[in-house]
Amino acid sequence: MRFGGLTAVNAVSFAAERGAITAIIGPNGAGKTTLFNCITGFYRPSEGAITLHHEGRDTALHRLAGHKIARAGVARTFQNIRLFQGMTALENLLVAQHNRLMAATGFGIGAVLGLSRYPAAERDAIDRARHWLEMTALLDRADDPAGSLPYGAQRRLEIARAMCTEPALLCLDEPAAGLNPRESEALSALLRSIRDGGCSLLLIEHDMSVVMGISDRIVVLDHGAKIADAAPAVIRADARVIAAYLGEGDEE
Ligand SMILES: Nc1ncnc2c1ncn2[C@@H]1O[C@H](COP(=O)(O)OP(=O)(O)OP(=O)(O)O)[C@@H](O)[C@H]1O
Repeated sequence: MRFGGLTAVNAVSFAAERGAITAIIGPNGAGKTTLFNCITGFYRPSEGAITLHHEGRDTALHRLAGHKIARAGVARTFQNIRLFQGMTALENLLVAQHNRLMAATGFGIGAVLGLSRYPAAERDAIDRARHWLEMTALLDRADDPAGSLPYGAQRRLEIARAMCTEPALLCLDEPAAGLNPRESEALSALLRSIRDGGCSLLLIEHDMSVVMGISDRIVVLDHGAKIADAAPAVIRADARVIAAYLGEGDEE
């Protein structure tokens, strides 16, 4: 991915395996968020290919618009919380399912005509939302405005919202940022349970206790290039990775 003369992500190649947690780490400015933006359609890569293998199909994500990437099975959360603050927690999760609900009901025509599919689809959407509220320990806050929830709860709600789209791949941009150690531990447990449910996870995270604790594989970027790609125990002892992080410490 190039921005004018700057190559932000340079020939980075890796696989996020099905049903695994793959972390992307690296010093500030390494290109992590740019990579996410390419995968999720916010940027169109200048060169290269990004392929989603899902339900027996290969989808070329680098050719699709953002909303089509979401429909193909890729969900994401952001570094900054992006919830509808005035809507309740439950409503936020229903909005996330709007497209599916519309499709299930003939884009609203079924609802207007009172066809029986609409209430069933709506019930399913509410059940799915309640399931993810329960998974994220937010069921008792279902009817509270999202904006009134504590910070850590809002972060969990964002994950619940992404999961309501039933993605094949969930991309999380710094989900542990701003969480206290107890909340980070609960987050790790949540992400493990999402993985164990069969969803693949791609994780950008600076909190090394979270990364080392839950990742099946870690990809390390530095100055836009991949410098390592291995299991946590190997990454921890990799001289290039240590040097990249030490270099960052020196600059700061
Ligand atoms: N839209 C853009 N236009 C120009 N340059 C950009 C753009 N987005 C990112 N960059 C540059 O690309 C490089 C990689 O940035 P990126 O935000 O992807 O790094 P990062 O690894 O996510 O960093 P951090 O850990 O600080 O979030 C940086 O040099 C950044 O300035």
